Amino acid sequence: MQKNKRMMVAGNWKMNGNLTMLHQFKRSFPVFENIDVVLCLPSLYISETSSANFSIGAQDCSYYESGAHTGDISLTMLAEFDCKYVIVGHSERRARYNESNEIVAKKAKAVLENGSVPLVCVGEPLEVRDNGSVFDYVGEQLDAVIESCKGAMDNLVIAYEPVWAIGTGKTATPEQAQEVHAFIRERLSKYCDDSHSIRIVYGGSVSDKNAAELFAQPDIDGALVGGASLKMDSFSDICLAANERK
Ligand SMILES: O=C(CO)COP(=O)(O)O
Repeated sequence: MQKNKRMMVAGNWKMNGNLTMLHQFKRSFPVFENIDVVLCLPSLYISETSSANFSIGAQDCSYYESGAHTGDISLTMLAEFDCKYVIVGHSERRARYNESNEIVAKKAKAVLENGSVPLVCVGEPLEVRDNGSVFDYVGEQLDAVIESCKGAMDNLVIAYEPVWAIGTGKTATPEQAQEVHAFIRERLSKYCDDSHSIRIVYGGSVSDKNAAELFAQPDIDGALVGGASLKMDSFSDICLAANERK
């Protein structure tokens, strides 16, 4: 099916990078007219960054508006710096900070209510893939988000990031990724009028070598890129592959 929306390529710097790198991206990152390019930065760097050539995203947020939440950052604060995209439910946060499906769903809802765009990460660990229950596992992650965001999902972006593919160099094959993306779209279609307008991006060892074949899949609408987003050349080559996707 013809894709009827702009592809998105988002970089997730995680806890990497420095001001020198950031200034290089700000100075020299090329323009890609046909896609949305986002850099999700460590929060300290968000205030340092504005660029006509890419948008800024955060890697997490609080679902509280303000108050006694030491270390957290609110969506209002992020919006003050024109930070309109927020990753929620990354598997690293789910695993290391015990973020449950319910917490992730609350964050996604808060981001949408704030008029920003949540990049909601879902994806199974290896043992779940090995025991054949990927759809049950991802379906449960998705249902929590659908339940809390029902009726307001237009701005939602889902990132399918199989945990076993993150930072391992072991990308899902285009067919494996497409199968789960199609499942996600089907699930979304029960709760929104046009699931084809919702972007579902793939993450997990995306590189300039494998991006084009992933983007050729009918339900892959872009990428959430970790390691390869730290080098301007590889990240811009991935953006180019999306930009040229018809
Ligand atoms: O976790 C990821 C993006 O959020 C993917 O990381 P890698 O691209 O380094 O595998």
